[in-house]
Amino acid sequence: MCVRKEGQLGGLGGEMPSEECADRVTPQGSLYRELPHIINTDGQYLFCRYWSPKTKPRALVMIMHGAGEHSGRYNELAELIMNESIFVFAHDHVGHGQSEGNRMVISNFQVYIRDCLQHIDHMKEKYPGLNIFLIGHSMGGAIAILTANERPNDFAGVMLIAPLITLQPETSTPTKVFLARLLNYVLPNIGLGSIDPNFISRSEEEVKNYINDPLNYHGSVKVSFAVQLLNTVARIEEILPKITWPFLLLHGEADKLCDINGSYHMYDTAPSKDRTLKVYTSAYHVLHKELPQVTSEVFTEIQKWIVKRL
Ligand SMILES: O=C1CC[C@@H](CCC(=O)N2CCC(COc3ccc(F)cc3Cl)CC2)N1
Repeated sequence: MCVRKEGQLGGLGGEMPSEECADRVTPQGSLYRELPHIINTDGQYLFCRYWSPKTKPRALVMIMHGAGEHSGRYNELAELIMNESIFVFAHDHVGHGQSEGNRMVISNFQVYIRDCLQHIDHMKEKYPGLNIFLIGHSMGGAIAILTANERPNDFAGVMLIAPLITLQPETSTPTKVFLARLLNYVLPNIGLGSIDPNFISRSEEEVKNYINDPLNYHGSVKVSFAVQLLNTVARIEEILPKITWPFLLLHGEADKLCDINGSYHMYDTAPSKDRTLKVYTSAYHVLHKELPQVTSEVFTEIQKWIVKRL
């Protein structure tokens, strides 16, 4: 619903203001009309970020963030890519950051993919003929895989930073999966536990940044959300053997949030000719916010991988 000021009348003639949602505000209280945004097909306002090069862009890159975080956490990576005369764009997924929607709740995972395709189509209209690359992290990696899978010939490459491809064996035994699905019918909003900030990175500064960032969600993973993730993992398992587009997989060897075996499995199963997997010894989940040495290697790897495929 739209927030309207008390006693606000239409224009002088008494007609109602043209945009019926002139005062739509972000979950943090900012006016969407003063922010870059798109409106998805469910009418939800999604906050967008654009990193526009000074020179004519020679490619497009879309960044898809992970669960419980937001697009602002990709500023450094986006600026690095923008400095290669590439136009970088992103939005906060439904239920995340400065976009609308209950925090980390999604009716169907396909909404994330649908919204990304809408944003991609919008950018292709503005910049026709340019190659488009996707970068996805964690749950955003799953979104990137399923987005590329819907348009197998549309993307010049997909870069995946610790993508969600398979379940952590210890946290999702068949019994727990069965119970989660059963519970979803009776208590979908029950919390299963939240992401342990210490699993984010070995950098204490980055763990602190994650904890103190008000745009991150630190609440519990709801059963209904977990079931959407389970369904997504099952969907990805099915399509891996059909993947032919170029991809770069980057994964921390000590990742406790997204099992590195998912990346090994994708590397071994997808028939793509152009595929690369780089494993970072002892590194945790968020490689782009890991110890400086790892993060700088990751940035360089991504930058080189894109430039080589422009
Ligand atoms: O910078 C940042 C900050 C946050 C992080 C991104 C986090 C992210 O996206 N994750 C990690 C957690 C993972 C939980 O998965 C499940 C949970 C229950 C379940 F029953 C089944 C699954 Cl699969 C989903 C993917 N990166």
